[in-house]
Amino acid sequence: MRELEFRDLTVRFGTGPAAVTAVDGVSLKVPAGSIVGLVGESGSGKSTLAKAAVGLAPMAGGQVLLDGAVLDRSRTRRKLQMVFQDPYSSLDPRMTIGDSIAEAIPERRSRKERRAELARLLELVDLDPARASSLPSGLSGGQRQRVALARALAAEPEVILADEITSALDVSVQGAVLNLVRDLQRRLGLSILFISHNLAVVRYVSDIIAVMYLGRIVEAGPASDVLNAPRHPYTRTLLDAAPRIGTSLDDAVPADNAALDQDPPSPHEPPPGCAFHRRCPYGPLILPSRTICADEDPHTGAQMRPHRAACHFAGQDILATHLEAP
Ligand SMILES: Nc1ncnc2c1ncn2[C@@H]1O[C@H](COP(=O)(O)OP(=O)(O)OP(=O)(O)O)[C@@H](O)[C@H]1O
Repeated sequence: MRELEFRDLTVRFGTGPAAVTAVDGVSLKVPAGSIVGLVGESGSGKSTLAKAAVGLAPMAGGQVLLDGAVLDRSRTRRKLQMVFQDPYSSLDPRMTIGDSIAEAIPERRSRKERRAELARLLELVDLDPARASSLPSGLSGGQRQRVALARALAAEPEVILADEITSALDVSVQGAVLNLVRDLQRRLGLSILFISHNLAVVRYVSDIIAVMYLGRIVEAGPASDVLNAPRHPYTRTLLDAAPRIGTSLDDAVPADNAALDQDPPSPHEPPPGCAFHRRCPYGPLILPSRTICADEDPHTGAQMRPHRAACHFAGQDILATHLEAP
């Protein structure tokens, strides 16, 4: 069981006027043995944050730590495993899935141990051992994602970074894969960063929820606190748009959700003040007196409070303040 920590992490792509700050001073902990759900719209920087941890995105500042020690490349490789949305891209189409998984088992294992380990991994992800001789093309999307998980687990990781791993799946199999993620976390004591743009998916698996907007964490805290008492208007907007519990996990953004109908601002030209102020249903759009939102950056910086939110009005009941406005 390991704790993963992002400390003031910044990732920038390109240089000069074309530069994009995809991740902007993010501090976030994935406590040992817990699942942290990272949610936010497309382009908010979720994938880039995870990729920085495994050396697939260029860090311009900050650190990634495992149990308080800065990660170096060789330690990173095995201890952190990333699983992607499209397992097709990570599986060799000509290799049987058994070989694909076995290939990721550490070389120090004997042949016999590897065979036993392959059987154990298939069992862990609920795949019929007879499937070992299939090619990826012979499997369903859900089965392929189970293979991708088994392959990641073969490397004996302590942290899994799961990036939109259910997003390409039929709604009917998403739930089963989410249950598997929870089950694997419990059985193996893994720490998991679970990324999805879909709050209904994130709420299903997470102990802690972090909400990302334009390269920053705008709210983070225990899942029940964030879901039941969101402190940031953006989180509230996402919650309003998320399908209700008990309904399908499919994406459904109600037509009256004005804030999310607009495109998010471009990371090339982040707005001044709070990056959400032009879309915020509780900001100067509606309440002209709230000029601070357009003028001052509410960034929480490296704060690690249990439930933090980067909003000037986070300490108040945002909606109540809205109703008493002129
Ligand atoms: N290799 C790259 N080169 C240049 N810009 C990039 C690169 N990768 C990501 N970006 C930019 O960084 C920003 C964050 O992208 P990222 O993919 O991390 O967002 P995301 O929240 O994971 O969204 P999605 O779910 O669509 O992947 C976007 O503006 C994106 O265009």
